[in-house]
Amino acid sequence: MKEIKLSPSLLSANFANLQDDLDKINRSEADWLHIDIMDGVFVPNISFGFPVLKYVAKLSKKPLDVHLMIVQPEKFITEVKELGTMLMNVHYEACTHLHRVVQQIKAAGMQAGVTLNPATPVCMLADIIEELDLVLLMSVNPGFGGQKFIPHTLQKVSELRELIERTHSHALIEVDGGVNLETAPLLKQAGADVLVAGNAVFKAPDMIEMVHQLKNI
Ligand SMILES: O=C(CO)[C@@H](O)[C@H](O)COP(=O)(O)O
Ligand SMILES: [Co+2]
Repeated sequence: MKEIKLSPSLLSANFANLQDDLDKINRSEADWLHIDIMDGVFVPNISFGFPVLKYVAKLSKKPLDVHLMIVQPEKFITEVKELGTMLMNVHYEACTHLHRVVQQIKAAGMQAGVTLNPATPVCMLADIIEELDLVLLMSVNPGFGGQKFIPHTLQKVSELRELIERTHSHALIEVDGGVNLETAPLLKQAGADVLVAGNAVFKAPDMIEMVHQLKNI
């Protein structure tokens, strides 16, 4: 079975000691660093913005996987690119002209990911899946870390794997929310390629060891 990629979510880091947490992620087997940007409109919470992320980007040795939980994410493609971002994720529910936004992200030189809320079915991506580098399935309602995994996500991972195979898309399947040592094996079994983990990693007594365990489930 292929190795799973792990993308620890910065939202659960200790912001009073951010450099220390980022050092640990840099030294760990984590593949990417997941960055949750929230606007208080698309989701009922506000996280951090570009002035803070500029310093995070300088300190991180891991490629940035940026998850925008904001309305009109196309307005910030340049700012996201300037962080040195590898992958920009926008929500299906936040983009009226999703195809155009995906093309704009690619034209800016980033990989394009589309995120689905728990209530949005996988079939909504049927006409764009071949254009995507990644699909991010939310396994909690977006806005907060530390929530409980929604089990129906496992069925969505299998449906998405079928859609990807049928269309010969190269898109990776990423899952975000409530990922831990219990849910990670189920997600891997269902066909996920990348797991995001916030609380499970940043609140662990030994972050580096937890990353190792999640990657080796
Ligand atoms: O996008 C989000 C939440 O909206 C996530 O990336 C969370 O930050 C994941 O945190 P855990 O559920 O793993 O604690
Ligand atoms: Co996220």
